[in-house]
Amino acid sequence: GEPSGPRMVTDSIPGPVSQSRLKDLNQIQPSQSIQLFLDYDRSLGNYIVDVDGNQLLDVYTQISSMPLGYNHPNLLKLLDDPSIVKAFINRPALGAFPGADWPERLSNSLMAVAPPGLKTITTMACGSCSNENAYKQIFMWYRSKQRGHDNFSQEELDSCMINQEPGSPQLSLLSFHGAFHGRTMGCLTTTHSKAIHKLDVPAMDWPIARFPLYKYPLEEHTRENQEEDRKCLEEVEDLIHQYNAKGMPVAGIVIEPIQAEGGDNHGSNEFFQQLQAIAKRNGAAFLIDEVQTGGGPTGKYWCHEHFDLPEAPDIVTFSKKMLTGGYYMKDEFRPSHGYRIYNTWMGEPSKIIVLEEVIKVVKRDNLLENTKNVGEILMQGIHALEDKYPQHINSTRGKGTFIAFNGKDPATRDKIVGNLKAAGIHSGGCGEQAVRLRPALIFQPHHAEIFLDKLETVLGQL
Ligand SMILES: Cc1ncc(COP(=O)(O)O)c(CNc2csc(C(=O)O)c2)c1O
Repeated sequence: GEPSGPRMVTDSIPGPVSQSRLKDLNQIQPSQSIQLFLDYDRSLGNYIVDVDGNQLLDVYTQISSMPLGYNHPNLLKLLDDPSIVKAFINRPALGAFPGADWPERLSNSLMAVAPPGLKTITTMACGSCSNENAYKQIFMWYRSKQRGHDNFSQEELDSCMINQEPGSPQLSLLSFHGAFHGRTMGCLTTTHSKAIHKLDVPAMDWPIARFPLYKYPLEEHTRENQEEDRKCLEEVEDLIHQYNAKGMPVAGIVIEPIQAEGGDNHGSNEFFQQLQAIAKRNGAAFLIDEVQTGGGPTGKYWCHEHFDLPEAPDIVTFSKKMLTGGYYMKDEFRPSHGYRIYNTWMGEPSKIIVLEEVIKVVKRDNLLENTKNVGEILMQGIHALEDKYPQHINSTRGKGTFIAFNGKDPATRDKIVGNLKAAGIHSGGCGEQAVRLRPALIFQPHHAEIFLDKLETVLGQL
């Protein structure tokens, strides 16, 4: 079974064995971002065991990307089925040669948890390539609407081959300061969370609006936060009119339901309802990026389900806890011809097979309910510590276990994350000064108690 609690056996992380592996790896590939080498044989449930034998309670699950923690018994059992082995070794070009079971596999996995109102799916491999292709889908949809058909003119056919208008249109997407949508070229133009992601890479001059930044506790700042919503929404509409007028029409608005890399910035239900209305009013698509929020951590499969939107978003992208990439979209976004949105793999059946089992476990063990319950324990516990140490932390916020709180300043946040790690808790930071929690869906109340106990110790020693 899982370790009974964290146990650190080396003075610091990475320990000596990790360091020696790092030297080997660095001979072969750039390794500046490596934190430690993990023992994937001994890590179990909510616990990381690293190659030095340190046991850490993982409240971040790598990059919020492991739905059921490590070595879940149901997933290990999957490979006892010989028919599955063939799906793992014969990787199909799914856009051309899917297996006979592919429609059923998709129905039993991704379509079983589709956001309400969205019935069409495109599978991909990661968050960036999902957003990248969803963006292209939006541009094709927008131009098709403008033209009224898809009988491309010879001028369009010729000009696009040399990246000129009208075939390569001057269109834009509106994104938000603090956003993270990926690091490939198109996504990177809509990503604004850290300079290190963007330096030296060309970017398009597309509109960037402010994402609402609220004062906490919310119930004590209702009026200011409503005013913040109003100002941000006004700026969105102004930018759309500006870019439409200057010949770079906004074809879509792209946004996370909670800005994660940007610092766990939350938007109100009203903000998102109004934003969807602005997109509709201006003929722009509305894409919600659920790569980090999707798959259950907010207590619903999709975070945007909390917003009571009058209709489904046009496109919802996903990856991480869904183990594969892709996006759901409204039927009107289906491309007119095949081969417009395409790549060799279009995702991977082996990941869909594992996802099908993950979804079964989530349903069987009622893990969305669990996430709500254990999230409440964490929220109450962190709020209590905020009351006890207001000089160190503030602005506790979250949905389900998708929780964050701010250090008084970036240095305090870094100390909290560093000292938690030394105490055997693997957490993470985001934005300027937030500490973020992204535990697996199997995180239990006793894990929350261990976390809160260690956090109290760390805060008491600051
Ligand atoms: C909301 C959202 N949208 C898209 C992406 C990109 O997904 P990947 O390309 O990394 O799979 C991410 C990926 N998250 C992420 C966390 S750290 C990181 C990095 O590249 O440093 C990436 C995301 O959080």
